[in-house]
Amino acid sequence: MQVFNPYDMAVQQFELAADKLELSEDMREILRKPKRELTVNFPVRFDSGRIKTMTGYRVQHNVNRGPAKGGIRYSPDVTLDEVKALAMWMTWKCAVVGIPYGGAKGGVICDPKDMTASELERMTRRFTTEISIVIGPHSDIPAPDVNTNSQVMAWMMDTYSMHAGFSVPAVVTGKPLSIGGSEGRNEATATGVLFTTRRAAQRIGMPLKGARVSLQGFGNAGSGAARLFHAEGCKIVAVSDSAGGLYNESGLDPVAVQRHKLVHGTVATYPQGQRVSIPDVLTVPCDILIPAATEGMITQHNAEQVQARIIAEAANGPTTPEADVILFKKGSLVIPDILANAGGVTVSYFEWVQDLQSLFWDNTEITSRLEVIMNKAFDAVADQADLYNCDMRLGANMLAISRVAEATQIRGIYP
Ligand SMILES: NC(=O)C1=CN([C@@H]2O[C@H](COP(=O)(O)OP(=O)(O)OC[C@H]3O[C@@H](n4cnc5c(N)ncnc54)[C@H](OP(=O)(O)O)[C@@H]3O)[C@@H](O)[C@H]2O)C=CC1
Ligand SMILES: O=C(O)CCC(=O)C(=O)O
Repeated sequence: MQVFNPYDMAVQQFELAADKLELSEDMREILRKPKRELTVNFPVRFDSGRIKTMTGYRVQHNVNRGPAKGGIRYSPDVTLDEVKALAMWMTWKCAVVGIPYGGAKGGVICDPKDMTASELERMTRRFTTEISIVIGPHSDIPAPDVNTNSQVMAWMMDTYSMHAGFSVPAVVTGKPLSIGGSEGRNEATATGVLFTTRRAAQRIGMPLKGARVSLQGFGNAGSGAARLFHAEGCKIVAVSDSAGGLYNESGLDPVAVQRHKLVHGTVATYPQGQRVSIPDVLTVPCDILIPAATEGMITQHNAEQVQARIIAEAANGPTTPEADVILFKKGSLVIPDILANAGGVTVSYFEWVQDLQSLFWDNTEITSRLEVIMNKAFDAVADQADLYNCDMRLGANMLAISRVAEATQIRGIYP
């Protein structure tokens, strides 16, 4: 069986859009590969007293539209190819919503669930030191991703600042409010998913009130989306995390489910519902499906069984190109990751701007600015897809790649 490789998938998506744009081979040659790939092996002392050498990565895909931007992931499954794919998707994401950044991503191979808080802090501080040769408030600005959060960002900001000799809040985003974080960043990814889904629902004439929603992943993006869609009047019929899934056709209360997860470690054992497998949540009867876990979940093997009319990709890379073809044929509307989950990086951009000017905005200002950007990007992508009679992923990639190519062309290539 072929092993799933996210970078191969990202390149495949890129080539599809490049073909449609009739992009020159020279430009493809530049945009296909990341600009920088840093691998670091660094020692971390565990609480037992033993030292373990950890491996981490920071990849900058493209910086022609601005500094590199993208999250840091902690997981046993992190690979260089995964980080390269995620960095490329960040480039297209920032371009599709029109914020002045290039794309980057980072990760450390580790199992954070098996580490204590002090082990995590030591690992984060040493990793930050190792990648400090490439990150900075004007060069490359990390943020949270899978298994990292505002506390990890605070340690990163503090470590970078210790080396600088003064506080550099703009070196990372997704920080706690008390050290230069932004209102709205915590729920920004989920808010962007809601804004784009509202737009999609209007387009196909589906009322959100009463719509059945199934979610895969119940972390920052997934649990936030569950709460916001529930508040919008949707019925949350299925949820899942890495331990399993839960289905209840009468609807779940996401706040109660979250409380249960805090105590018991998983949503799967919440008593009011029927246990299902993780892949099952993708194919249960629902109107809106929100994949909010990791890559390669909707494939040619299960795409036909997906029942949702709208698939709003909170996760990066949840759908393979083969599955895209099946979903488009079926008439499912996929709001692609680089658009659906771009609320996170957009509010990160607001955080960075606020940090650089040391002047902070309130939540109303953040949310209304975010809504304007997300709606504008959604409409541009939907129009592009209509124009070319293609799915929204191809439309979004075409828009994004043409913007990055234009910036690359106009800056010129050093002879
Ligand atoms: N945080 C952000 O701002 C942004 C995140 N994203 C993307 O959203 C997705 C989720 O990120 P985020 O919510 O931040 O991460 P979190 O670590 O907060 O949550 C991840 C969730 O996915 C679950 N999960 C992990 N692996 C699997 C698996 N193999 N099968 C099923 N469930 C799994 C986790 O389970 P458990 O709870 O058991 O660990 C957890 O519930 C990622 O693709 C990320 O890149 C995109 C844009 C911004
Ligand atoms: O907020 C950011 O800078 C990036 C978040 C992220 O990693 C993502 O959008 O995938």
